[in-house]
Amino acid sequence: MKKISILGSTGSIGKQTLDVVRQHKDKFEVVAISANSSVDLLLEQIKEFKPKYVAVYNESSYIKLKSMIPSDINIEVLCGMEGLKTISSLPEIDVLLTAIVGMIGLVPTLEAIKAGKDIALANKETLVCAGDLVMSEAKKMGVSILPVDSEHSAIFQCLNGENNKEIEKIILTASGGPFRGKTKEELVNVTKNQALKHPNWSMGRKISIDSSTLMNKGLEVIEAKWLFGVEHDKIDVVVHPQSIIHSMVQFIDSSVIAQLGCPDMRLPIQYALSYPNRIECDFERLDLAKIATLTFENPDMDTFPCLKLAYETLKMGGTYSAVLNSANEILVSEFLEEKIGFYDIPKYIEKTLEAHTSIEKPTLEQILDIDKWAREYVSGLIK
Ligand SMILES: NC(=O)C1=CN([C@@H]2O[C@H](COP(=O)(O)OP(=O)(O)OC[C@H]3O[C@@H](n4cnc5c(N)ncnc54)[C@H](OP(=O)(O)O)[C@@H]3O)[C@@H](O)[C@H]2O)C=CC1
Ligand SMILES: CC(=O)[C@@H](O)[C@H](O)COP(=O)(O)O
Ligand SMILES: [Mn+2]
Repeated sequence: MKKISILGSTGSIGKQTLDVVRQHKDKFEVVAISANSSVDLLLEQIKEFKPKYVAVYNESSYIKLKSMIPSDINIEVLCGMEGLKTISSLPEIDVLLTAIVGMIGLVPTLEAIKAGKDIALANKETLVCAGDLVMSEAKKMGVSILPVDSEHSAIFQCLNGENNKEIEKIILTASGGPFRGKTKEELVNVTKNQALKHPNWSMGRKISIDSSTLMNKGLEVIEAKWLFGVEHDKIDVVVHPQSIIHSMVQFIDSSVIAQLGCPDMRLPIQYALSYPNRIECDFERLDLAKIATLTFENPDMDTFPCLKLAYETLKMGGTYSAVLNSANEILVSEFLEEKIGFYDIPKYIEKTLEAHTSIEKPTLEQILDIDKWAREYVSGLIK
């Protein structure tokens, strides 16, 4: 029985994780769940999965949930960042599945690593902000960082039994998002509702906007660097609109290994939880003859400058990727509130990067300070 704690159990990945657990109750047990403010759904999850702990970040939602839990349910209700840290490092858990959105996931993830817990990582912002720190802490503690992001799970599977030193390049696939093939002129006035319509995946709002700007792919290039120890010039992005090949690895002998599957996040979630084993399941099987055509094209980095900016932050090193991420988090939420336009996202990220003085080997405190600075700076630009 693998005992799991979940950061962000009420979101897209969180709910699909619970679906995996629901199908394999003999293999997985949910010890703790958490959310920001979705108390009604948390209560439903408490009733179904009977976790021993629940953490609610938002204080008024915490008070509300406490008042809603029936007296015959025995559960410890925790609040705020302390609550997230506690459920990430419980002595009784084996793995922390981090499905929270944004760099707020960093501190609890480090807490879990320090407590010797394996991490099933969906929350890519954590590695984008603090890849060096997280991977070196994980190495020090001997814990595994198991990728949940579909592309990184694919690469992880392609590397099974291989030697990382024999990688020639990583080929990350991108769907191209809802605006693939559009021109800059066509995109200037796009709305949030258009941007939220991902062609292949049903996901949370923040990652859906990131897919529409190709920032998601940029974040994934940075995530791949840290997960697999491969430099930016050995990570390519290819647009593959069908999202059937989830990513590939090319080796020094020219062989390319790919991982394929129907677009269903439950597979990478389950693989991260069952690793190194595979578990039988009823997920839809690929019917290649029905799909008939798999196509590929180069990404258009002029129309989608966020991907170029992400590569540039990797080239520059230091804390530039953290600044890219923090500015992007603010700008995506402003775009979702219809306060800025589509191209304001790359424009203001670039300005924030220009104003930043990078630190080579940042500590956690320095990363948190930089995050605060970047959020304030970019907010000031918008006003
Ligand atoms: N969705 C997908 O298919 C994929 C997602 N990912 C990555 O996984 C992560 C989650 O994405 P997704 O599931 O789509 O996001 P969602 O927006 O659907 O869910 C986010 C979850 O995080 C919780 N949360 C947000 N802020 C806080 C906070 N301050 N404290 C505690 N909990 C908080 C939310 O709680 P509440 O409900 O209360 O708001 C919710 O449970 C992201 O990093 C994303 O990039 C990666 C690959 C695929
Ligand atoms: C499902 C998943 O892993 C997402 O990150 C997905 O990759 C988004 O699709 P894009 O390729 O459009 O960014
Ligand atoms: Mn992905």
